[in-house]
Amino acid sequence: MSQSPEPSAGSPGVSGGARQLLGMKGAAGTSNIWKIRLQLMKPVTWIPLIWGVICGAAASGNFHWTLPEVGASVACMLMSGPLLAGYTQTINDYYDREIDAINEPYRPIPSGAIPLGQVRLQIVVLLLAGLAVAWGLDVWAGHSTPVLLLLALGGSFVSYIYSAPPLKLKQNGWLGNYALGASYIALPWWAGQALFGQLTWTTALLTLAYSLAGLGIAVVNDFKSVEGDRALGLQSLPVVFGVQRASWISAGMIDLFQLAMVAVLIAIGQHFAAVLLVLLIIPQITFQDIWLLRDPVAFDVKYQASAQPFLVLGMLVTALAIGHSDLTPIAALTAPLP
Ligand SMILES: C/C(=C\COP(=O)(O)OP(=O)(O)O)CCC[C@H](C)CCC[C@H](C)CCCC(C)C
Repeated sequence: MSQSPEPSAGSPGVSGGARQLLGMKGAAGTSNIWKIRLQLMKPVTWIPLIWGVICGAAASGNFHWTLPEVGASVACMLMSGPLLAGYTQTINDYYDREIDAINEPYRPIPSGAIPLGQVRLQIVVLLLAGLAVAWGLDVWAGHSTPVLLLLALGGSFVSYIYSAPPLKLKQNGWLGNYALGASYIALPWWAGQALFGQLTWTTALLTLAYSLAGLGIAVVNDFKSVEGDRALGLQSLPVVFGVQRASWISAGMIDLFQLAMVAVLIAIGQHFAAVLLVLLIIPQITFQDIWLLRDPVAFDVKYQASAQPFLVLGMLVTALAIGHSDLTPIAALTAPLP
């Protein structure tokens, strides 16, 4: 059960062993089954989910730094990141094993590092654990409708149809990437907001619009696998539009829908947050100019590493502003009367 290392490097400055544990490109080989399991769960992809929960808690306008609430938020992050994102990534690698044999043959499944039965067991355990934690959080929050459990069920269903046939949403560049963007931005936000406050239709729709910027980010993930995607008939945006035009679509979506949030912040009277968000969009446009639009195949990882922190900070700024605005029931109730 040996696993061959990936020949090409991922992001600089991270050792092969660390990449292996984080599930990043450029991982070193290992025969330790627990390290391989962790690699399948791709810890590096948990971060946006965990961050989304923080944004949701901020947008609830009702998070307090008390031990029970910090504990509940950590449990919600555990559910969203290690358990459900871990489940998502494992199921994705399971159903992608043929395409990965072309694009990334060093991954645990195509390299034969872990038997398929063990992968199936991992999928079931992670899913059940994620659903159990979601249900426990509903009990803790005293929800009459088990919102967290419903979100977790919805998210795991989307994960399944994203990767598994017959739907395999990832085959369609628009649908698949929107499912990915919405699941990474809107779903954990909704979970955090529902856990501490109340999820409203307005914030639900706003986060779905924000997720269109997530679609743009998801496209960046497709540049590395154009060859294999084309060979297997996957309609990713770089395959359909070509690498250069897809990079413009990606950058356009990322910028346009963040700017749409700036407009929303202005409309709800959160002017300081609107200015901050603009200041956070500017470096992203700069990195698009020097990395993404120049050579997205060579610089995809560099672009993500440089621009992503600004995008996620912008999400937090937006969430905090929403949490302090009339869009949030609690903030609206406690706002001074005119
Ligand atoms: C598997 C995912 C991306 C990888 O896609 P792809 O195969 O194109 O790329 P690689 O070649 O790099 O493997 C992510 C898919 C996300 C999915 C649609 C939904 C995720 C759901 C959440 C984890 C559920 C969270 C629910 C919670 C917050 C209530």
